[in-house]
Amino acid sequence: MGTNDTPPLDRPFFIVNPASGGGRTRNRVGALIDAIERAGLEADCAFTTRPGEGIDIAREAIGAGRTFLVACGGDGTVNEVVNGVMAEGAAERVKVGTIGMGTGKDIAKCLGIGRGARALRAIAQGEERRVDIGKVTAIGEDGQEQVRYFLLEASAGWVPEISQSTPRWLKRLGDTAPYVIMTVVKMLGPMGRSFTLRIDGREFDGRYNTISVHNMELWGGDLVAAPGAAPDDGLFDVIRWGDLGRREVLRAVDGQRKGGVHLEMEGVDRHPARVVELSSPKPTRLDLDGEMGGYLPARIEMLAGAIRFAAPPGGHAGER
Ligand SMILES: Nc1ncnc2c1ncn2[C@@H]1O[C@H](COP(=O)(O)OP(=O)(O)OP(=O)(O)O)[C@@H](O)[C@H]1O
Repeated sequence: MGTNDTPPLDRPFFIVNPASGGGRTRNRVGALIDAIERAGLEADCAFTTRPGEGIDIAREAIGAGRTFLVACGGDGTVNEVVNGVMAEGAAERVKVGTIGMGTGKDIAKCLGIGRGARALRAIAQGEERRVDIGKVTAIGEDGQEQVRYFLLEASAGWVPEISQSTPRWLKRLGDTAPYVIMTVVKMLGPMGRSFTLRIDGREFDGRYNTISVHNMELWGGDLVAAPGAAPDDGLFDVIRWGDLGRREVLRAVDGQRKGGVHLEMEGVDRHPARVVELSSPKPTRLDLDGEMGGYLPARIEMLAGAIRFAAPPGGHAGER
């Protein structure tokens, strides 16, 4: 559909994070605008200037009547735009899209729009798919209860602390290398902690390396955390890494690089879930879509089909 046929408020509004991709997006803005215009769309863009601003820009755009918001960045940028949509209570009237320009861009890959040209086709041709999201009630930086949403994963423990402690400058090394380097650094510290875990009301308290709740199969830039996890089946995949030793943790990390064979290891398992409650006696950070998502305790609820996404129905990570 050409721009002339489209009512202005239904046109895609591109929210661009120049800091994504380890700052490389800043130099790709010209190419992005060219690609948008070649796809027959108007390059109607806003640029984030600080972390979290994607939420505010999305909310303002919705307030101004916009109904199609496209996150141009990585998973954190998509997460912010979706949080803006949910904060406005606008999930039914606003569609979300993404052009993946981040380091990992796992959300785009899991929806079969990892390539920019494929993503633009989904946007220009009005493709739409209902996608599940997770609603998280946890503790914010200010110590108060906060509600946030995620598309990819919510997690706590050793593995998410790798991405949380990866400095921005290191991300410039590529999509996977920074996380491999940080894995080695994290091996020097403690590997497990106690968690109180309830999966749909069933108790699984114990000592774990990592608990992760997945809505899609990838995380950490191409690592297959939950093979086959579908973004629209109304279920999470909870992956438990038990209190593994250093060698087993390395094997499990490597198993994710080999398509998800870590799930065959003793001490690693998966459970389907709709509601997950997680806490720890130690102060523990929560990761949401690769970003800091507050602190435990957390209640994580499935919102089936809550978001309208510009993506081909049935698209999956195998197409990346
Ligand atoms: N202008 C900005 N300057 C610095 N940080 C920003 C700016 N705009 C947004 N951010 C922050 O950049 C962070 C990273 O964004 P994003 O996740 O989209 O990119 P990425 O880390 O390269 O990709 P991925 O998560 O897919 O690996 C987010 O926490 C976001 O809040």
